[in-house]
Amino acid sequence: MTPIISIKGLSKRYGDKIVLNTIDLDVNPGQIIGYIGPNGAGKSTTVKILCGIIQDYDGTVTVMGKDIKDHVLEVKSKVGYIPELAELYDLLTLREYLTFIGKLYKLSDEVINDRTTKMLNSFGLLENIDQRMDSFSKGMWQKVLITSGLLHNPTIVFMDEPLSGLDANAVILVKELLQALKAEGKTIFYCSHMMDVVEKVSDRIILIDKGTIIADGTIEELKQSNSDNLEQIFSRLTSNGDFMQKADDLAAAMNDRDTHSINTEN
Ligand SMILES: Nc1ncnc2c1ncn2[C@@H]1O[C@H](COP(=O)(O)OP(=O)(O)OP(=O)(O)O)[C@@H](O)[C@H]1O
Repeated sequence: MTPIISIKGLSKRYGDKIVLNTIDLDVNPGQIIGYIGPNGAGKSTTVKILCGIIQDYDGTVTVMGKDIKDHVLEVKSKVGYIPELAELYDLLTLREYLTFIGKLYKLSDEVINDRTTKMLNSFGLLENIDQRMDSFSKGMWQKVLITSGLLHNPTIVFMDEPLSGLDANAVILVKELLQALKAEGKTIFYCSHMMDVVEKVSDRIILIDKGTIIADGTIEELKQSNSDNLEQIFSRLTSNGDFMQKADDLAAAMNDRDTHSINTEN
């Protein structure tokens, strides 16, 4: 099978700091890839490179058979990016914003209107379509990000912590959405810290730490080393696990500060 994403020797540094260290990775089409790793591991950086947002890197990245560096606009037109955080134009109404996004992708007014109505209806946001987005809650913003990332019907969907701020019903909806997109043959590259969800939805899980892939396989393959669930595998591979001690240290640090402020007042 020809991979839909092919990464060879991908490295990225910011100044002296190596953020991605000669990553090799092929992704087959039609799969949900769970891309996990500790804070600062390099997940968002990988996704931004794969979407054509970051272009100064070493190595070769091919998406749908095209080298991103040579075909960035073509690749951008076929991938959807749902970022963890985004600067939305919050003085626009929801309708104005999604129309603007649709126009960027050269969709007709009719298609924009039709898709927007259906997608917002599914997310329970249709009644808010003519509201300015500066009044939206965090979860509403997240639903807008998901809608705008999918509006142009991308072949590959990159999601960076898409469940952030969503209520329990919306989480169920997005999990079902992942399966529905997969059933349509789309490839989904899903970054998250929610291990239970990643474990359930992913066909393949890739664990990155300090810019290097340290585990890669199905959940069954990753479990072969006797761990019970993905959270335990994650902790074993990426930390020394002394969480109780660290929590005690954190709590103690606040006590020290109180003592200090009392002392300085005296
Ligand atoms: N624009 C930037 N300038 C300098 N360093 C950056 C920049 N963007 C990211 N980094 C650094 O690159 C490293 C990887 O960041 P990245 O956002 O890819 O991590 P992540 O795995 O997505 O983390 P998280 O789970 O916290 O979102 C971090 O050390 C981060 O500080």
